[in-house]
Amino acid sequence: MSVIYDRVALIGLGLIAGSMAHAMRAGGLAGEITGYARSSATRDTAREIGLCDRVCDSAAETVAGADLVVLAVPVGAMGAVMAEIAPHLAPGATITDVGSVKQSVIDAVAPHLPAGVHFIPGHPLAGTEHSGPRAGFASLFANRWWLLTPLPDTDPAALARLDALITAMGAKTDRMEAPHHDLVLAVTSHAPHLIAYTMVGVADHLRRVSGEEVIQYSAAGFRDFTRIAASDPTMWRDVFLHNKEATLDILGRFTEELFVLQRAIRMGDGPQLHDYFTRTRAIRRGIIEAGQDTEAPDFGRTPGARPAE
Ligand SMILES: NC(=O)c1ccc[n+]([C@@H]2O[C@H](COP(=O)([O-])OP(=O)(O)OC[C@H]3O[C@@H](n4cnc5c(N)ncnc54)[C@H](O)[C@@H]3O)[C@@H](O)[C@H]2O)c1
Ligand SMILES: O=C(O)C(=O)C[C@]1(C(=O)O)C=C[C@@H](O)C=C1
Repeated sequence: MSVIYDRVALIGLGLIAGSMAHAMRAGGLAGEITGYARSSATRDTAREIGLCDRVCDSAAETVAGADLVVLAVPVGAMGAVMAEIAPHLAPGATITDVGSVKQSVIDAVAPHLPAGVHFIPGHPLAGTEHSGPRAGFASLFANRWWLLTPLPDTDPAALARLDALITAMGAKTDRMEAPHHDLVLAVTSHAPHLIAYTMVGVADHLRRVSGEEVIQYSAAGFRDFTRIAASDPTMWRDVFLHNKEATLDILGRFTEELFVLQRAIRMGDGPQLHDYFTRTRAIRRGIIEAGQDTEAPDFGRTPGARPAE
């Protein structure tokens, strides 16, 4: 592959920026990659592992001369970072972000944009529960969606170039309006994380009264929740504070459905529980058949591989 941007600046050097650095290097997609993180310990680690060509000690130095700047910090920090780098951006540069919430990032970043700079908000639907400069890996984005929420006046050439970089890193792109993105992600990512945090919190409270059994006998379902609930506290605090309405809307619906199931259990309504679980199983199969769970076994894709009903 060939160079798509001569100089890419990464602000924030965690899981997502680190994975971008690895993927861009693996594909020879950037002439030079510069990087900056707020904490000197993170910058030192990034230097030690050679994450970027240059790790700078200021955001201003990092973005100077860059034709692509990636904001890869928690969503609550995007506005302040943008205000800091704005005077140092090269004319014609593209700014993108990778935040898990889109409308609040647009609201925070847009007021600081200098004329002639292109802002194209984005969100890779790929991640792990790990964070920090050592967490990234080149294949994180392979075959995953990367949603772009361009503003109405976005320059088509700048958009096509960013799209080319993202697809060259292995992801599939799609476009959405920011408010719709935030609602979709509230269902598919934000509320599920809150539910996982809550379930593990319940077990933690229980563990305090019933000893170590919760950990010792943790079943696979609970262990899956603990993986999600190990995700970065700063990142997720910011997601919930910045996608408040959509998350609360989905959690309201969740609570209603929970009451329905709670009542079915109390009433001994087996058919209702069975019908409900049959519908949810179909969603899981749809995800696997669409190739969206790469770690899942081959159930449903190869005839005969499906487990017994
Ligand atoms: N982790 C995921 O699964 C995932 C997936 C998709 C998108 N995202 C989004 O990507 C962004 C980065 O997430 P991550 O998982 O890479 O986080 P991370 O915790 O691994 O890294 C965040 C980086 O930002 C730096 N940072 C924090 N505040 C800063 C500031 N004010 N100035 C400069 N640097 C600062 C930290 O030092 C760290 O290097 C977040 O907005 C998150 O919502 C995360
Ligand atoms: O796989 C995980 O650990 C994730 O939680 C990744 C995940 C998600 O799928 O919900 C988390 C937040 C994002 O903004 C995008 C991806």
